Amino acid sequence: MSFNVNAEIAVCGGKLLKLSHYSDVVNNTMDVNIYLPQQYFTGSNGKPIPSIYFLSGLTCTPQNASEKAFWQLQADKYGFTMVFPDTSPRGEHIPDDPAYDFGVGAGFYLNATQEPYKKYFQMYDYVHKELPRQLNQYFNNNKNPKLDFLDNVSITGHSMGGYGALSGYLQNYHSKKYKSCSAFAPIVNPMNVPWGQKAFKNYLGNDRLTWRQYDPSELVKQVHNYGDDKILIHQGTKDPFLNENLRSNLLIEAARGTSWEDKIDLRMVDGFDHSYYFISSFVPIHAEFHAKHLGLI
Ligand SMILES: N[C@@H](CCC(=O)N[C@@H](CSC=O)C(=O)NCC(=O)O)C(=O)O
Repeated sequence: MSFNVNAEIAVCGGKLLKLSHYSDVVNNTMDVNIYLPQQYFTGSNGKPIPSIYFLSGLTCTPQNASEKAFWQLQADKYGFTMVFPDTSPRGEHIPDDPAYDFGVGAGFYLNATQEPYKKYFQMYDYVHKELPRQLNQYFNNNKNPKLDFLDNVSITGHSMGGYGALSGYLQNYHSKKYKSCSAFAPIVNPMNVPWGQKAFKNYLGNDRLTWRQYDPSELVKQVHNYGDDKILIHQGTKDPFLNENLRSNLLIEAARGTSWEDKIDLRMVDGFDHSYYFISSFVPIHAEFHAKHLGLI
């Protein structure tokens, strides 16, 4: 497995690599950005450097978060790698939709089962399985890892990507794939909001039972929190998508009476919208949260 290095950019104390590679699961070339923190170049006391995966929202490429979330300063502060995957396969041949909320740029981090999407839209397997494996192989040659993409890793994301982070974390909770999970303005109950319903219907078909495996508000009822794990969420009160598509309170309600009750640390932040101004304002808090779980502080 090989990656093309399309750009190598000095940022803060480290380097942002703009990579592309062939994915066997989505049957397409994929872009992904990686930020290597300063510790990669100056040394990390012989310990593998952990990673945080940031899943972006509708319409995003790996560039949005790389350019506007300011994770790099935090990655240097604590010593973690950032992975910014794309939100879908891309190209003229990829089935798309005229609207921004479905198709290209809107892969919803699931494995599509319906035609014509299922050949390409296998974003769950891509993000949680194939991409980490390929990164490990490329950067570490599968031995003596200097960068840890597989074991000491955390996940976060924004909006559609916040939903992707929550569902991926909960689906893999018992194998402890992710040490921690956080989200910025996530879609918490996709089965019951327009963005999610459109995506699930087209990617997964009409049987709502099959939708439940990806819905965070269903997963908190199915997945037992056996420890004291908490999920951190920030949500702006002036977010134009809050009332129709994000509806963060539905996750709190779903968690009531389950092992996740009081484990969802939802912080409503006054006056913030849905943009990267909002995200970048709270990235330092999320970075500290993950750094603790990754054993960096
Ligand atoms: N009408 C907008 C909608 C797109 C949008 O707001 N995308 C958000 C994520 S929304 C949920 O997943 C985003 O992150 N945009 C990119 C950015 O850099 O802000 C439109 O089409 O512009």
